[in-house]
Amino acid sequence: MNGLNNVHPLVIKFGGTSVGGGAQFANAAGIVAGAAADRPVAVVVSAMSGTTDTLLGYADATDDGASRTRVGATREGSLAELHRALAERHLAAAREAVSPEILPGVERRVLELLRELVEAIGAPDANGPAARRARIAVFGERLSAAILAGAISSQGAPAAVVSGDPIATDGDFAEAEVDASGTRERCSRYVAPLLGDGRVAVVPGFVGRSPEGLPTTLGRGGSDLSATVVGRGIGASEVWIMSDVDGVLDADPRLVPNAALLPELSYREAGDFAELGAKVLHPRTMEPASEVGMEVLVRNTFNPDCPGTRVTDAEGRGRPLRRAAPQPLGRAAVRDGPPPGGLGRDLHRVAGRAGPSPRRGDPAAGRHQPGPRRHRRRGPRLRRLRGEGRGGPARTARGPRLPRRGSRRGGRVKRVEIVQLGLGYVGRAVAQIVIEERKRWLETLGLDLRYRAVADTSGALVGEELLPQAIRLKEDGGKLSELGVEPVEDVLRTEPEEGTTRIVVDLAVHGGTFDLDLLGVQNGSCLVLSNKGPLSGGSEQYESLMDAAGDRLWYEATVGAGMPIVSTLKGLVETGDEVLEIQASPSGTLGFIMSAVEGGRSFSEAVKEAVALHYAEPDPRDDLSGLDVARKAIILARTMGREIEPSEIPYESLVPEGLEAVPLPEFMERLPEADEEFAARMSAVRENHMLRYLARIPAEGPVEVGLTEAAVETPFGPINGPENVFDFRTRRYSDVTLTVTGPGAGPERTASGVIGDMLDIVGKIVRDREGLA
Ligand SMILES: NC(=O)C1=CN([C@@H]2O[C@H](COP(=O)(O)OP(=O)(O)OC[C@H]3O[C@@H](n4cnc5c(N)ncnc54)[C@H](OP(=O)(O)O)[C@@H]3O)[C@@H](O)[C@H]2O)C=CC1
Ligand SMILES: N[C@@H](CC=O)C(=O)O
Repeated sequence: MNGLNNVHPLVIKFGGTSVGGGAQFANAAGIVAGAAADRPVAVVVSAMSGTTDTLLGYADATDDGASRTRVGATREGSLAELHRALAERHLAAAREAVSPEILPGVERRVLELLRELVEAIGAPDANGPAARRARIAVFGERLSAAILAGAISSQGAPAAVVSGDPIATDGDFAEAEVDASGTRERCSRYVAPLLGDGRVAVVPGFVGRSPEGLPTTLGRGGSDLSATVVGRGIGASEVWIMSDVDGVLDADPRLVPNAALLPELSYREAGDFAELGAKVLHPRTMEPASEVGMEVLVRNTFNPDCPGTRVTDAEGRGRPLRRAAPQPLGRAAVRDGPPPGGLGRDLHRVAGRAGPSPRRGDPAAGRHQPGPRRHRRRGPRLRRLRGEGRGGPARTARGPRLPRRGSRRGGRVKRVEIVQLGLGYVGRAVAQIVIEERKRWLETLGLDLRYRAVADTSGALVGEELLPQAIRLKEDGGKLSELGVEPVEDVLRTEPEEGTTRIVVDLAVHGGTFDLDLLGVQNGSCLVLSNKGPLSGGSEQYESLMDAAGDRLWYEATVGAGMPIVSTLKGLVETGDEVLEIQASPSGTLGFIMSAVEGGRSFSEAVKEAVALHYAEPDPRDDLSGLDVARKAIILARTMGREIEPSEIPYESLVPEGLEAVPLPEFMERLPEADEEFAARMSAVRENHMLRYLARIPAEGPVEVGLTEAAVETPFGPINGPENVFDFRTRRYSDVTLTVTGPGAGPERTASGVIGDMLDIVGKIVRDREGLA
């Protein structure tokens, strides 16, 4: 190919978890820089994990771009919010992965892309909603490409983002078909000159160009396909698919404990694996590779020593595939030899690592499964995940190995393990922060933090080897039972290792986890909550949890997300002040909706946006009904020392009449029915007043929750977006009240509150236990 001096280039593709944060970008860049020393390299990169979901959610919630350009400040406020969230994450990653001299250019490019994104969301799209959706969706890959190019250059291999999207496609915006000859032409125009100049060419994955030159997408998971399509377009001899797994295994490790890596597969076999659900590969990935005989190597970004799986045109070179008998669970019968009839249905059960499991939807696989079968399974599984089985200490799936536990030089290491209930939006944000930050915490705080288990409604995934896959699975709407689960109760009943403090982190929804929280604290764990349910039920239940937990309970994130509300209140009480009354606007969702409607948007659009930005509860009617505000009011009242029952707090509902009990999808669809009435209600407010949903929590007397007309000059008047206001009137703050304001919703902010509590535990409880106070 043009300018390459007959040396065949290599394509390296990184998935979303391989570029999930700054350390991961730096690691990926190191791999590229190493490879680029020998031959020309093009890199295809996915969006940082979770970004495409956010963009698509936002695109869907604002699918009428044209009207958006006419709205006022509130609309801008909401775009500013999206801008802020993406800027925070991408700039933080860039600052960690890119050297100081290259960083300013990368930061400028990230901000430029974010400005273009905001414009793309606001601008009408003459080509229809599907074109608009594609245009918005591809920004995640464009942002990753900018950072990765900077990170690779920082490691001494000059790199640049390919300026024109090199993949030519048809005009299907969502699941575009590749045009091979058009792609060759675009690759010659956009990729070859960079490679010819000795630069690494970084291509945003997933994105193509229609014959009219509009951005298209190759469908979810299409970055793998982008890699082989670009490889074919530039005449590459080899494509590396880098993810967070070692390669393709010869059996499902959840069913076959000694599943082994398949060193070689044919294109046909690999394609079949992908079709059958092995998420390590995208089903269409092999087609361009087999067409031109290009080798595909499936490798682990975080385990560079592992040779991975090589996919070529050679049939039958790999070890014989093994298969697991369909039942029973946990007693997978294994026998050698090729499966009869080739890679048929049975491989569905053995497709390595991530294929759909026969356990999906099987109630016996979940927490209700009767005892003996579970226990048979748990022994080997626990040993394996904790690394007591084959091969020494457990590896974390990403990032470097941590020093041996308890071995920190210059001070005792504080060993803490997390049992986390909930891997939803908040749960994933917490896990992501832990994964990204814990190396630093080990170095600076001497904190050795591990996941003992994460749980969803299907059960607990024990150990942390599969945590990155679990995060991806939950992003895709799956259940942890697909990765193999234990009953959460069993995990909570076991003792932590000697010298280890356990924190149960409840990031689930409502009251369903109360018994688990109680079990945890009864067995000596600390408890951290973002879930308001356990603290806002009946007082008998509440008292039992308080009695069992004593001083081992933290719940900052239950009120105001990451804002310091509970700690401020406790601080006032502990320092001897007397809290006379708290007035608050404590709902991010209601604040967002009301200020959006004030800015000219419809009620239904505003609700959909609050859902897309994950401010709202899983069912936004919990916000609209006032229930979420009432829960926060109870938690604050109880923290003030009041004895109170939920039944003592009537609250006023904003759920449109007739939609209280319909299924959630129907509720969302019928929301526009309420637009007119809501707008009329908002505009009927007295002059110089704003309609606000407030809570009043006095030291004595009734706690009130409901709609109020707040004068604009009060702290509640100018609320914008997900802003919360907490106004404390105390003996010491009576002439001028103490007001705390800030955004009170959003998964990452909530995660900050949760992590803050966890670090506080380390500072207090762990230090006390180790006699270091
Ligand atoms: N979003 C925000 O801004 C804030 C949220 N919060 C609170 O944080 C919590 C989490 O919110 P969010 O992440 O948005 O909610 P999601 O619905 O996204 O996630 C909830 C998670 O909890 C799991 N879960 C539910 N019940 C159980 C159970 N009995 N045992 C184990 N896991 C369970 C769900 O599992 P499955 O996937 O199987 O359903 C899911 O993984 C909520 O209580 C919310 O009120 C607090 C402050 C701010
Ligand atoms: N749904 C809640 C989230 C935080 O508790 C809100 O909107 O405030």
